[in-house]
Amino acid sequence: MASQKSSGLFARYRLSNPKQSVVKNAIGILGAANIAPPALVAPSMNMSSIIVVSVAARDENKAKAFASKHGIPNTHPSYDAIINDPNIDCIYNPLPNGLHYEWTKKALDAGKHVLLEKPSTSNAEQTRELFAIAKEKNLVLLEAFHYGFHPASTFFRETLQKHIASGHPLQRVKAVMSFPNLFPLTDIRFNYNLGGGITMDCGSCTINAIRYFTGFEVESVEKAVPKIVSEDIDGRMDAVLRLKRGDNTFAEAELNVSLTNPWFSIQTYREMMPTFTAETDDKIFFYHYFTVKNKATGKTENLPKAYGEGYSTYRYQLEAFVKAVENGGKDVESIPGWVSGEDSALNMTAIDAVYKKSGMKLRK
Ligand SMILES: NC(=O)C1=CN([C@@H]2O[C@H](COP(=O)(O)OP(=O)(O)OC[C@H]3O[C@@H](n4cnc5c(N)ncnc54)[C@H](OP(=O)(O)O)[C@@H]3O)[C@@H](O)[C@H]2O)C=CC1
Ligand SMILES: O=C1OC[C@@H](O)[C@H](O)[C@H]1O
Repeated sequence: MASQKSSGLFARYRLSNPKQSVVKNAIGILGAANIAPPALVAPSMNMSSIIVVSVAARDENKAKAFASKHGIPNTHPSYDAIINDPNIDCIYNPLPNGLHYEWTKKALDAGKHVLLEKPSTSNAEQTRELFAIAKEKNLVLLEAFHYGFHPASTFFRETLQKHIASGHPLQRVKAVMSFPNLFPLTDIRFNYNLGGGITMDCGSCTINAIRYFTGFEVESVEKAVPKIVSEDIDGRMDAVLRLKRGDNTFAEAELNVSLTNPWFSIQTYREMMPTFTAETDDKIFFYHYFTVKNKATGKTENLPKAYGEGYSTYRYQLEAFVKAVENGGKDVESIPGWVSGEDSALNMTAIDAVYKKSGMKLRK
């Protein structure tokens, strides 16, 4: 239970238990989006450092129904109204991809920290612009690649990268993410004007996973074959990326993402993340079962699991975001799994490159 500390509808909240009188950061949501309850509302309920104070929707009745269903104390009549509420510190932006740039820019201009759903914008140019604004204003802007914050991910990344650094070159990587026939053709994912397309959707996660786990960057796109399912929309993309690291070592990554084809296994985890396999000269690493297979002997080794206390990936992400806000955006690099502005820009650059190679238009 939270009680208000000072005047103003959305003034910072304090826990009602005086022994835990911790000032909470107030966050508001743009849109009654499906992803908001698992990614923000649920984890915030177990945190004393942040409270979801309001949701705004294009139709305030929708916002009210959403607020009542998810235990959010208030609503705002429009996105502008929530962004400009002086008692709100942070904004969560889970709007369709094509609206990420516009509304995140407005939120930053209004002095709010922003937790921004992936992909950060519609193209690399927009992403660079947003992060430049955040930097100039000393605001936290985080692209929500939630799975990277989980200790299981940081453990996997460290294990893989240590192995590569110990003289076993990375050879091939494969990242797969698929939600076959889960979304209707009316979904935001199938609308070019809203920044749709599978490369934007699951592609942003798989490209991020490839870069995050390996520490390699995408140097070029060798192949990108889309399956066009509606105007300018890729329902599936199969791509081959050439990866490069600072020490001039190279590897190849295969990317298979799909919203339409049922032959990839559907993700069944509560938290959605790509399946990922990395092959070095001697071993194959499988995320997220923490299994390493010796190529010569075929022997598999199960690594100890490094899960936290049952936290979801979204909970770790939210804790990282709050920590960054409370540190005034300083030392974010020391937060495990942090996605920097440069990182987000490189991810969008790779998405743009896949679209270019496939002969499709960049998103706008
Ligand atoms: N991190 C993760 O695990 C996941 C991230 N995502 C990302 O979150 C974002 C939202 O995805 P999801 O929750 O599935 O989407 P939804 O369609 O459920 O929500 C999008 C919201 O955008 C608002 N909106 C504003 N303008 C439009 C418009 N013209 N057409 C449609 N909606 C509009 C709607 O809000 P209103 O209530 O105002 O009508 C709607 O609630 C995407 O960027 C997606 O990539 C999605 C799933 C998982
Ligand atoms: O994590 C995800 O799961 C569902 C996808 O369609 C979504 O947008 C993606 O990021």
